[in-house]
Amino acid sequence: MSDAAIIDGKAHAAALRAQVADGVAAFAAAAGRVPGLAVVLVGEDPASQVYVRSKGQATEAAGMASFSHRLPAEASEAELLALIALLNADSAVDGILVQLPLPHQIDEDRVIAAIHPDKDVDGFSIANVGRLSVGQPGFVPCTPLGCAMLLEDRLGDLAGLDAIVIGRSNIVGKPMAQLLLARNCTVTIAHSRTRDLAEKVRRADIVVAAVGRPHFVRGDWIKPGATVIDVGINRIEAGDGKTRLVGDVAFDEARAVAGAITPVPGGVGPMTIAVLMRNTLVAAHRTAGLPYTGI
Ligand SMILES: NC(=O)C1=CN([C@@H]2O[C@H](COP(=O)(O)OP(=O)(O)OC[C@H]3O[C@@H](n4cnc5c(N)ncnc54)[C@H](OP(=O)(O)O)[C@@H]3O)[C@@H](O)[C@H]2O)C=CC1
Ligand SMILES: Nc1nc(=O)c2c([nH]1)NC[C@@H]1CN(c3ccc(C(=O)N[C@@H](CCC(=O)O)C(=O)O)cc3)C=[N+]21
Repeated sequence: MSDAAIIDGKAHAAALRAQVADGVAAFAAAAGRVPGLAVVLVGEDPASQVYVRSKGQATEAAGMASFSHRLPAEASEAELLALIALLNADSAVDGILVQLPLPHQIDEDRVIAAIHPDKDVDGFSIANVGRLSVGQPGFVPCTPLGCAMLLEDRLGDLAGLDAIVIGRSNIVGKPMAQLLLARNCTVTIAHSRTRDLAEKVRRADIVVAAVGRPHFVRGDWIKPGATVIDVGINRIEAGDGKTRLVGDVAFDEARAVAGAITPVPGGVGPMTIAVLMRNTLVAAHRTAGLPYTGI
């Protein structure tokens, strides 16, 4: 059998961002203002700084207003909650993203709960989690929504397919499982206590790996022809003192068996940022009382 098709997340993300930019121009003409996204970073984690910078760049490239807020690593929870209250009340801000993880002195659940659900473009609040699980419109977390877009683009209707999601975090695994269920897949959610994982993965037409362990999913776990979505972002030693990014899937092995597979980098990561732009545009439409007709 020939090698898997490589799903070009970077190209998909560029196409989505171009659509969002068109939508921003139309919104501005109708509403007399541009959508705004506020990104809050607490502390100086270098990887988080890179993500926050690329989110700001993408926001501006889409024609939206970008508001960047930095708090020191030792900032108190009260300081962060006060900033969120200001952003909730600011009519120029349609979306609020607080970069996770947060320093240990800050309770993430309390911070997420403080973000107004209509500005929660990450889709992490209880209100938006509930809406997703009962099938009402709300905000869906960017990473799993980006994965669902890649899957539908590749496979069309997902109804009846067997899917396995490896990982059950609130930001990736659980919402991914909800999205696949909503698309009529038969969904297995695997985690660290799952027995016979390889055997369960072998039954799946769709494999979503969100584990956080480099090369965790092996090629001989993959059913021939399956579609593999690798969410993992792991920085490993590449020898000679350098590092490189790899996913949760042993890419070279899986590629020889799968029907299609996302690379790391250039797969799910760029989609996450493009969907964040899309969610911010949706938030602006809802706030302005305008219908949103885009993707
Ligand atoms: N591309 C992107 O845009 C994004 C990428 N990521 C990346 O995705 C990965 C996952 O992120 P996230 O969901 O936040 O991670 P978490 O650490 O929150 O969750 C990891 C999940 O993997 C499960 N797990 C751990 N070990 C095993 C094992 N041996 N067998 C089966 N399951 C296991 C855990 O199970 P248990 O619950 O039992 O502990 C847990 O549910 C990371 O690499 C992260 O960097 C994350 C967000 C966005
Ligand atoms: N509130 C919140 N929302 C998030 O959505 C969120 C978060 N916190 N904390 C961290 C994770 C991680 N995440 C990524 C986004 C883009 C890439 C991305 O663009 N990756 C590039 C590579 C980037 C590089 O080279 O470092 C790629 O995969 O091609 C990766 C990871 C969003 N997250």
